[in-house]
Amino acid sequence: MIAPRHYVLAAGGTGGHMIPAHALAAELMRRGHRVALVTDERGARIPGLFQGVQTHVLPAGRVAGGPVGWLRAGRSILAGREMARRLYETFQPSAVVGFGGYPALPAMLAAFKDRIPTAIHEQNAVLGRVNRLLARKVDAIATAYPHVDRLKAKYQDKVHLIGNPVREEVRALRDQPFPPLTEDGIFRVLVTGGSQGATVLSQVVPEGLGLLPLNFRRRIQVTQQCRPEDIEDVRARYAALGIPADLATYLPDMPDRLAWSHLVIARAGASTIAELTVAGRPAILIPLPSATDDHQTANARELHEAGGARSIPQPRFTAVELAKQMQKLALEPGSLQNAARRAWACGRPDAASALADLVEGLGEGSINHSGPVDPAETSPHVGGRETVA
Ligand SMILES: CC(=O)N[C@H]1[C@@H](OP(=O)(O)OP(=O)(O)OC[C@H]2O[C@@H](n3ccc(=O)[nH]c3=O)[C@H](O)[C@@H]2O)O[C@H](CO)[C@@H](O)[C@@H]1O
Repeated sequence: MIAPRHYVLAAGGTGGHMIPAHALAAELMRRGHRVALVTDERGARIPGLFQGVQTHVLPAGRVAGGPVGWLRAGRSILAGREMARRLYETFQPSAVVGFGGYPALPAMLAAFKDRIPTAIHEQNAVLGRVNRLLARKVDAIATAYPHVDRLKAKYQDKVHLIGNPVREEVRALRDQPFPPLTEDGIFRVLVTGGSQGATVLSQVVPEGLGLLPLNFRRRIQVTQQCRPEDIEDVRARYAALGIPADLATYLPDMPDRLAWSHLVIARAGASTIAELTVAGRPAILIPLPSATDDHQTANARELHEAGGARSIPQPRFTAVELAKQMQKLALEPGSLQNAARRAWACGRPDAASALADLVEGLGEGSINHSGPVDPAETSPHVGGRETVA
């Protein structure tokens, strides 16, 4: 237990950056520390995060669009850096932690300038652009995967394998048994395209479920997150098939939806994968093909190879393929539960606490290291508490 301190977390943009930062904030505050969040307009709008945390919205600026765009972005990053420095003067942080993305950049540059200890957290299996810029100067690099592409070997000494912090409500699912599944019972499918939604899931999933044999299709219930422009079309398609579907553009109660589901069909964003593995839910993953450096394919690899998910490249993700994969998983006895167990074994449920240890260590001038979960730890899925189809 160390004396209460102040920490700044810098994250913005999508849920993929904000949710791990939120989980770290909650853990640091649980330990008695004060936390301030530095974010952008988009990050500040994500519902249900960072209650009780002082939040500062800074200009960040994306470095793109040729010389004029770079100049504009540079000006905005410098303005953001000066605002962050003024915050540090009054808040006196012991360390600043960046979660990647341009919104984190001004806060990290300000910390370098003021010689405040720093760490970055990389959620993906490929080091992101902004984290690549910062890697040389930070004191610690927290990673979520044993191998991270584009992370130079010369930084290995300051790399700590932590995992992706998940919300406490997701962590609580770790000790719960897989939802009962019987041959003629309800089969619950959760469909999510990450924090932005994914049109390809709206196009392919209803059509794929429509190809399932009637006796299986009758058992299916769906929760699907859709992009706003797709939601009414998806609603009509499920209604025509007679499949009960609960649709939303954003599910603020994702942990409950995850607890409820037997199978998840999703993009391969880092937090989605962390949540699937902490909770132990089998999945069909369709990595976003346009993700920088194809990082979603890299994110999905470990879970796919472990047998906890099937990762399907988007060009091969057709209604016929989905129906085939779903029947394999759901109708071959034990297949779904086996995948659930394998997904669970990939989980790193203590990532928030390991990252908090690391950050406290920075503030104290000593760095702790917590590795991944011990694979020998017993899964509730292994303990025979589930009802098998
Ligand atoms: C389009 C894009 O660039 N995506 C990137 C973005 O993640 P992006 O935010 O798209 O996706 P992630 O899977 O990492 O995170 C989504 C988070 O939002 C939550 N959620 C999602 C939908 C919903 O309705 N309710 C809800 O609570 C999920 O439970 C999860 O915690 O940053 C991640 C981390 O750098 C990357 O891995 C992703 O590739």
